[in-house]
Amino acid sequence: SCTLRDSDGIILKQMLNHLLKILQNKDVNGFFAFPVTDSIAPGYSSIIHHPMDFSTMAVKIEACEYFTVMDFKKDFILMCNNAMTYNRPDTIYYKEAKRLLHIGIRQLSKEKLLHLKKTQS
Ligand SMILES: COc1ccc(OC)c(-c2cc(C(C)=O)n3cccnc23)c1
Repeated sequence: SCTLRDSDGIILKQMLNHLLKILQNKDVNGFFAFPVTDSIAPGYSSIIHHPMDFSTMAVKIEACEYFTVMDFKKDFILMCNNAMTYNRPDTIYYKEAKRLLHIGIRQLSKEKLLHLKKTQS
């Protein structure tokens, strides 16, 4: 469990796991479920220097590496931007990343998070 034993640490963990599940459910093809390898995407590791994917985010939640929802949101945006950097706009990966990004920005908006905080507390 978290190094932060206070109740906030647990509540944040519950909230981030809830948000991860909502966002990951939108990735119907699983393109963002695991790290992109150079074998499926030639030259990926020399183009993308800060890779990110949902499985890595799940590990970071468990290891208490996110202190705020904004830290979590930054990794989500990084993941989508990586896909929109490496892939051309006419590819399914670029299009899926753009769609996921818009859904995520809405789900992680201040209003939504305030509502979630109210329902969680
Ligand atoms: C076609 O099946 C899969 C399965 C898993 C993938 O990433 C985990 C991907 C994949 C995911 C990506 C991304 C996210 O850029 N990608 C880019 C080029 C070629 N493949 C991918 C594709």
